[in-house]
Amino acid sequence: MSSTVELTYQDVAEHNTKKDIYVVIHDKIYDCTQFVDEHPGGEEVLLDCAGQDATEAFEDVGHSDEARETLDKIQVGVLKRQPGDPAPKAAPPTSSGANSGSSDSTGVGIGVYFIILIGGALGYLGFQYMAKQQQAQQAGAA
Ligand code: HEM
Repeated sequence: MSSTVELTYQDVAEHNTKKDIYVVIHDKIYDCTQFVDEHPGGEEVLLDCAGQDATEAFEDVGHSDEARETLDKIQVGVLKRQPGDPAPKAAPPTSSGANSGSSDSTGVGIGVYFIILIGGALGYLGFQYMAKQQQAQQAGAA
């Protein structure tokens, strides 16, 4: 069912409670109210995106064709984009572990660099220490 009802982002934003959830995915508007309790990914993630653009969140999970078919059934309209509308919201971290690790935030990236840097520095100091020990041993043997 494809609908031509046009709603603005402001209209969608009003549907942001568990009893009344709209989300935007690829500029189409979906009414998830009936579906929220059945969502295999849990209601929490849908509530996080309620009244917002969930395109990125939806795609990040890598939903199946079956999930996309469900979308067709619950579409209520299309988004009339206006300048200044917020960008799609990224997927919130999920405890289910679905797709975990593939969408690291920059914070995690910097953390990893930091650990590598510390590791390198410790390795270098260790190497220097060993070299000094060896020198001392050789000097003692001579
Ligand atoms: C209204 C749109 C949505 C529909 C119709 C939908 C449908 C589904 C379906 C059918 C599944 C089962 C696996 C599959 O077939 O891919 C699923 C899983 C999942 N969904 Fe959605 N979903 C929607 C939106 C979202 C959003 C916005 C998120 C936000 C992150 C999300 C997160 C998840 C997660 C994390 C799983 C995996 C659950 C697991 O395997 O433990 N979904 N969804």
